[in-house]
Amino acid sequence: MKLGFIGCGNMANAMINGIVASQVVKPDEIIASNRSMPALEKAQAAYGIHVTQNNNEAAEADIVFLCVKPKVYPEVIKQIRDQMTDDQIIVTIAPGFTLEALENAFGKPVKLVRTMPNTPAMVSEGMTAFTTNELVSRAETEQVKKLLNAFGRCEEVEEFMMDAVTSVSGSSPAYVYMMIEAMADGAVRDGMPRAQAVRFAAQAVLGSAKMVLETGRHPGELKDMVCSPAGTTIEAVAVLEEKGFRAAVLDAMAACTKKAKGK
Ligand SMILES: NC(=O)C1=CN([C@@H]2O[C@H](COP(=O)(O)OP(=O)(O)OC[C@H]3O[C@@H](n4cnc5c(N)ncnc54)[C@H](O)[C@@H]3O)[C@@H](O)[C@H]2O)C=CC1
Ligand SMILES: O=C(O)[C@@H]1CCC=N1
Repeated sequence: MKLGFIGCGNMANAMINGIVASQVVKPDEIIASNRSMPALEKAQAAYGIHVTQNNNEAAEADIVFLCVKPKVYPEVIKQIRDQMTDDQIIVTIAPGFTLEALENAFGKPVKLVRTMPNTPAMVSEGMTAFTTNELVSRAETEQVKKLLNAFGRCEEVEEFMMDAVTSVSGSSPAYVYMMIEAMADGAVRDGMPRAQAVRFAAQAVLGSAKMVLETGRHPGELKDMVCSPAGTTIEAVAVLEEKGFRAAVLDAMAACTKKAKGK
């Protein structure tokens, strides 16, 4: 099975890294294309994959990942659509491009897997949602799932959920990094050295996320376990409530979902 990646930036590197490390596909079977050469030289040195500046070469693979920015999608689809056959699978990772819009852009029946990954894929802790068009068989879906699982977890969702996914896992690492940065600022203000503060904040977030996933307990219950009566935590929680922490997160996510829909 040959894989092609068109656009060799953050997300393509994250996915290639996981796929090569987990040995799902050999580096020799992977080709990446990019407009500029330095990104390709870096990927070739890091993973031992084939590289090219010609997108049409990468588009010859059995499974072709479109890893360019959304505004470049129309240009790349136009460039490769004539050569695409109904044996190949095209995987998209950009927000807002519905299966219907993609089918129209290709202008002929093609197998499509629409996904929304995230950058924690770089450390094999990605969360990817995917949905397929009806031309993709169950066996092919399983094949793609194996690839997506190589850089974290993946789940199939109904297409209407893809915009919500963009907000809850595609973009959310940015909000979490803001939270970690702010927590580290708080600790620095209290006298902790910056590097140590970042380490403590990040490990607390990692551990909290693991608690949610591994205990299966409701996040509210886990929060209650931290809040001792008349203790320190409830003081912080009260300030977060007063400042509209939850409402800010909800509003931020609504803005993100709206933008994803409008792409
Ligand atoms: N960065 C993120 O957190 C996430 C990004 N995505 C989606 O992934 C896609 C890629 O995003 P990133 O990897 O962050 O962007 P990036 O900017 O790191 O990578 C895009 C790459 O495409 C190359 N490129 C530009 N025009 C090209 C062309 N015509 N032909 C071939 N290569 C070309 C660029 O040189 C660059 O290396 C976007 O559609 C984005 O919406 C999805 C989920 C998360
Ligand atoms: O900001 C963006 O548009 C992309 C999609 C999800 C994460 N980054």
